[in-house]
Amino acid sequence: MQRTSDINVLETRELPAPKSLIDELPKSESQAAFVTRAREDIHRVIFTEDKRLLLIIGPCSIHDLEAGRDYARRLAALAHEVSDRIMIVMRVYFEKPRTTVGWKGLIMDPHLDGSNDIATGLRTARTFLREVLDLGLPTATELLDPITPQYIADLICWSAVGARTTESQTHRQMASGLSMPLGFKNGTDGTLGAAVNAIRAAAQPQTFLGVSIEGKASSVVTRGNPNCHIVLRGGTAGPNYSAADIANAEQVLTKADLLPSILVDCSHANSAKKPELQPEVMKDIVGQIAAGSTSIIGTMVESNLEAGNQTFPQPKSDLRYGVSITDGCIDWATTEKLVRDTHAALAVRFQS
Ligand SMILES: O=C[C@H](O)[C@H](O)COP(=O)(O)O
Ligand SMILES: C=C(OP(=O)(O)O)C(=O)O
Repeated sequence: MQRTSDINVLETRELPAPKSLIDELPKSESQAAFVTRAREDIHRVIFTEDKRLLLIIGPCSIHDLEAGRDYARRLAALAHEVSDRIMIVMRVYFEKPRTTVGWKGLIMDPHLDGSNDIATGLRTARTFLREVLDLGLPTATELLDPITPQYIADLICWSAVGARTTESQTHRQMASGLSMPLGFKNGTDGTLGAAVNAIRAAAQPQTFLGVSIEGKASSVVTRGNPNCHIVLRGGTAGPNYSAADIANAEQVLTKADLLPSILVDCSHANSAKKPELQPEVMKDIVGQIAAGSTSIIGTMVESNLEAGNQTFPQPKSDLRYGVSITDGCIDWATTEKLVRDTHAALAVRFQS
């Protein structure tokens, strides 16, 4: 008989069921309590009168656990210092969407050599997330593959659906079943329609094809996730964080019967992918907050131990410590100054 399927599939490698990985690397009671409390705190910042700024900050992607740990330890101390006005959540990004192709993150390729050992990637992700939580730092990630959450979502406090997937029905359905607050980025073209539709779709009950905790193909029935908001990240036409852009976003959200809760990504198209411009974007946003804006609930910054990024692939042994292998970042000294300056500038919001 003529072969009609799997013509382009070379191999199918079975993965451990989510339950077996979770049993192997379980969360402790204190980690579970911490995740629950952090999600509640994030919810309060996004949707209620909690005036603190939600700051999602950290490397564009984690590729070296030692450098990731080093970064997390420094961030935990800084987060503690500014916690009265800023709620810091660490970017712990393990899945990278690509414009065409490229390294897709530590879950997909944990050995950085194209061997794509996903089972090890999932194990590594769980291990690292638990370490970050133990430092008292809430975790943020982008959930890109709809099966990944079954393996790691219990350890995540906030998640994003990225600019390239906000319009995808699969991702909106996934979001409708997730347990944490979630930000939908505006599309890569900079328009807001897809993100607004995504927030509305994710709030509704949905039924979709997924994988059960036992690893069986399943029909997943969700309640709907009411804790979704928009993230402005700029687009092909340029940045979208100016006061006029924020006023426009408020109007679009209100017209769609959504709360005008806006998180601004200082990176990506809002800084023309020049990481060193992020402090300028942050300064503008904090200025808008000081001038009375209540709809800007948070910001996102891509930061690492060292500035910029490095070409990848290249031999692992030649990689520079603490430098991103995906998007460029600001370095640690700039990060500390940015966070402390932001903390000082936010004082006005807490007067009276
Ligand atoms: O934040 C990361 C990148 O902007 C995103 O993954 C796209 O990367 P690429 O355009 O280099 O593929
Ligand atoms: C990929 C990312 O962003 P965006 O979806 O906005 O490009 C990211 O934040 O890592």
